[in-house]
Amino acid sequence: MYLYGASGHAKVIIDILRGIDVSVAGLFDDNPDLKQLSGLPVLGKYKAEQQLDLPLIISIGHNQIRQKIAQQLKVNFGQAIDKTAILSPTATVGKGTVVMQGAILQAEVQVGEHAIVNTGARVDHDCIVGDFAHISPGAVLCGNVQIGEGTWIGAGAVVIPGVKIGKWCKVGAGAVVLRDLPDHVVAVGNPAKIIKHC
Ligand SMILES: CC(=O)SCCNC(=O)CCNC(=O)[C@H](O)C(C)(C)COP(=O)(O)OP(=O)(O)OC[C@H]1O[C@@H](n2cnc3c(N)ncnc32)[C@H](O)[C@@H]1OP(=O)(O)O
Repeated sequence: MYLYGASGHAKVIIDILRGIDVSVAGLFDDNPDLKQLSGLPVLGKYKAEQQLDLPLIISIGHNQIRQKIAQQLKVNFGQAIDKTAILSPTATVGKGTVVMQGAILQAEVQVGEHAIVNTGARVDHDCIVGDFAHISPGAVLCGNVQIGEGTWIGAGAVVIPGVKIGKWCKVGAGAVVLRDLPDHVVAVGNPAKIIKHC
């Protein structure tokens, strides 16, 4: 596997891959001063149309940046699913997506491409998580929740059953979302209220 982005997020992905015996050949990063991360070589800037002999994961936590890079790269994308994550046999996870330590994906969950299901997040039955979304550590999506493309659910947030959250939203850490949210809004608190557009 290659990684794109020598970040703190990459360190976690490296741990996940090491835990499932997938070796990482190195990381691409635009910062010329970075030479290694977690004992792995930083290979410098990725050159457009560079052919890769291994799949790649974009190891950048920012959803919009991850999307921009994914649209530019013409490579085979891999996945990282931690060995301590619990996935229903009927859950599906798209290419480029990372499922971290202790995350749970219940029956018929669908997680899109280049998404992040972070440490200990719980995604219950029949949820749909869009491409480039991020479910932060300890967040809970109850059954039948839908999360739009690029939406960021903050740490420890709870979304009650059947709620639909639009695209490119930000839900604050600790929020409790009781009602549907439209695209491009920031919502915080319990009960979650929209405070601005984004
Ligand atoms: C491994 C990892 O670390 S994964 C990353 C996990 N990270 C997170 O979960 C962080 C989630 N992000 C947040 O909660 C952020 O505060 C956001 C995205 C909701 C809002 O960020 P910003 O757009 O920068 O908003 P800003 O900080 O200006 O706050 C705006 C208002 O909302 C309030 N607010 C912000 N976040 C929250 C929150 N989580 N709960 C309640 N109120 C909040 C602020 O106090 C502020 O109120 P005020 O105007 O009365 O002073």
